[in-house]
Amino acid sequence: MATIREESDYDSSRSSLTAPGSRRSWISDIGSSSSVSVRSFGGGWDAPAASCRHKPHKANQAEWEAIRRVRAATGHIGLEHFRLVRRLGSGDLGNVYLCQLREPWSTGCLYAMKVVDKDALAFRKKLRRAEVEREILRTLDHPFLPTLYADFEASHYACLVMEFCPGGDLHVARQRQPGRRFSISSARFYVAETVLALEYLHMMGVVYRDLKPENVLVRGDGHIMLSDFDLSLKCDVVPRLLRHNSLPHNASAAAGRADTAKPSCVPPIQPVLSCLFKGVHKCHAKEEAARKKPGDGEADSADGASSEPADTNPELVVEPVSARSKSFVGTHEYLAPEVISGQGHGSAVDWWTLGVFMYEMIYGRTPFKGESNEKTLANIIKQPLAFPRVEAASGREWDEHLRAQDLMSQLLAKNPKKRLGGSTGSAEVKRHDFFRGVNWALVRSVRPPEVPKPPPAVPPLPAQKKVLMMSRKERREPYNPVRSDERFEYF
Ligand SMILES: Nc1ncnc2c1ncn2[C@@H]1O[C@H](COP(=O)(O)OP(=O)(O)OP(=O)(O)O)[C@@H](O)[C@H]1O
Repeated sequence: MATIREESDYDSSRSSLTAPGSRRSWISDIGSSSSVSVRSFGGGWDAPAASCRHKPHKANQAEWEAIRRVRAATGHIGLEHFRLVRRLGSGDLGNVYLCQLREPWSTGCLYAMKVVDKDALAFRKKLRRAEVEREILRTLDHPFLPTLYADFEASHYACLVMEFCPGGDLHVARQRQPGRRFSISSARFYVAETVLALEYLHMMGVVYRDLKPENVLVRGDGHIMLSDFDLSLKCDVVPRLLRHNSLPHNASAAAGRADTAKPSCVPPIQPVLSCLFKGVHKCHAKEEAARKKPGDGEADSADGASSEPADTNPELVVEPVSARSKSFVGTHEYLAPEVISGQGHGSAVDWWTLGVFMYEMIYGRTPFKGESNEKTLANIIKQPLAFPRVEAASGREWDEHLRAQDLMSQLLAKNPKKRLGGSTGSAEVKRHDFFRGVNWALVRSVRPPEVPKPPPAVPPLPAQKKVLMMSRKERREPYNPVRSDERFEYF
């Protein structure tokens, strides 16, 4: 899937790259510069990496421990400490390799190393993108986002050492499903984890902007990890207290539903997929009856008007809902209308892409795809949302489809102000009935729909291994770290 990249957010010069019909991400230059709240990262590649060493979520991992031991023994970590095993994939910025530390005691630990050629990127005026990605990765510490173990340079290459995901991506995983579609319960699992990852990113002031199944990787334990942050927007988050009567209609209604929910609705703590997602909660029945029919793309949601609560319970919003960028960034089929129209966009674009993502996972195609990229963009702006006919095996499955369609309708509201999540952020998305029964705090402990097979064992290193060191003469030559004892084509 083509991704669109426009460099103006980070004061880099503009470039455009389109791949009609493909699903690659791209940026083009039709936007003007971003208006408010875009924060530029300081320092470039030489900036210190102190923050990437503190990752409480992964502190006890063997992978961290191994990196720490190398750092303690040698005072630094660099390319010479790693052995590249094979290429995992390549993207617009560089190649990603499976690798392991050379120290024999650490051979069980596998990492993914993204290698970007800084000279080539500087020539293509994309260096800033790579820097942004590295800065974002350094700050992340969340179960569904990549852990950056180390970043360093080797000659004109910049290397990011991250958690390795052996399960591939959700685009490939979907092709393996019956009918190339995920079941509703599997889709709910992946969408719920994605919501939590987006929520964290937003709270860190990051608008992701490139959600698509190709960028959602599956970790060894079957849980997800969002990848590829070179299109993300970093902005300042200014916490705001939102009063309910100042919310747009649908947000207000969603907030009202939450406020009136009784504590008895809280599901029991059962960190198993089937239990978590069972959702037999009678207290939702009334809301269900009141809920509007799915299929209306704008989801103006007039319901809830009568139940609008008194202004006694204001909501704290700590997500960049009012950030504004005018960059033309994303992947054609996933672009939000406000990105296409260039009117300025903020974190609401991620809730739009969540709607497209969910649609593709459940129906096997995106909702506005046309015969050409131009037609796709026109459809996104004008075409009302429609759902394919589904054949449900039971009444319960039918109800689940209706709930899914209602959520997609609200996420795919063309007006970002009326979009679920567009005003108060993730809280209103998480309250939607589709997630009924999801215990958000324990999603990371839920049993995933599929757990990937462990990756094949990496063959041991050749006996007469030497630490990769470059002579002065070698340093002057074009960089090529291929060692004669390892028949492997690097970078
Ligand atoms: N942590 C990882 N574990 C396993 N595979 C990975 C990992 N990170 C990336 N990959 C693989 O490498 C490919 C390229 O990675 P990535 O998308 O980050 O590169 P990119 O240059 O930023 O690409 P893009 O053109 O989409 O911006 C991915 O499609 C994926 O298959």
